[in-house]
Amino acid sequence: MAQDIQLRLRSIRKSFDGQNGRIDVLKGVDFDVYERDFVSIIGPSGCGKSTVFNIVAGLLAPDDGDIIYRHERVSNLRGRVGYMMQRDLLFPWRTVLENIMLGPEMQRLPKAEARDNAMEYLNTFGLAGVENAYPKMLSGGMRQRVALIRTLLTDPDILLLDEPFSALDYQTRLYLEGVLVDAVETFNKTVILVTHDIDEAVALSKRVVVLGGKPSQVKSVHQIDLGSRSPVGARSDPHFSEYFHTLCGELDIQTKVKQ
Ligand SMILES: Nc1ncnc2c1ncn2[C@@H]1O[C@H](COP(=O)(O)OP(=O)(O)OP(=O)(O)O)[C@@H](O)[C@H]1O
Repeated sequence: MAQDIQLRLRSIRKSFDGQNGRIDVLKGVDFDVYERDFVSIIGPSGCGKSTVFNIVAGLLAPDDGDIIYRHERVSNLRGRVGYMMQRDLLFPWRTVLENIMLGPEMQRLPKAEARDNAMEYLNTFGLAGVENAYPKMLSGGMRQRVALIRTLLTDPDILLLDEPFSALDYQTRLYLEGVLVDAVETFNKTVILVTHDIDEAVALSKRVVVLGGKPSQVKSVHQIDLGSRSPVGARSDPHFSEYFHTLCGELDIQTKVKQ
């Protein structure tokens, strides 16, 4: 069955002023995102992954190129995306619930309904009882769950996740990957994830976009077909390591130890 394309990036270019003149970062980036897709973007450090996100979210304007959303040309997806970054960016002076309610407050959503939704999310994400705690009282994994709830509560069409778990220990990361996949499947969300972690990209994604070159372009797009959508189950799939090695090869990472 043909999949519906939700977002189309076409020939996106971006350069910045550097110390020694203009630096071209994106040279014409093209890729598609399907409805309810889970796409990871990987590539070398500094290749422009976050720049792509900032352009999609409307924090930066591209120098050239088209953003097409559900068949309509738009300048960005402001108001349609939820953006979550590596740092949880919770306000220390606000309680967990007050932090989560920030999005609905800004969108002027009905307060009682938003509060009920927030409490339900806290329950689902194993955070019942911490609504009145302050961020400094929580572990890193709990804070990222709060940040994820805050992102989901505004009901964005697309979640942009920029290395959301990279500061966490492996066990917490595995747990939160599962929470994320469950949440996006339950709420039918589309996810675009930037990660440095190839293992995470293979375990979570339906497709992986590899950026490369200087300035960057899309080097390849890989469809990931593993038997399980659970991040732990996916890692146990016999084909997992094939995808892992292919993507390492794309990034010129040597995976064989010389004899
Ligand atoms: N606002 C800006 N002004 C000037 N240069 C910028 C700006 N934003 C990004 N850059 C430069 O653009 C390049 C790409 O940055 P970007 O953060 O998008 O890369 P990245 O692939 O996300 O990097 P990393 O993997 O290290 O997080 C870098 O050289 C960066 O210094």
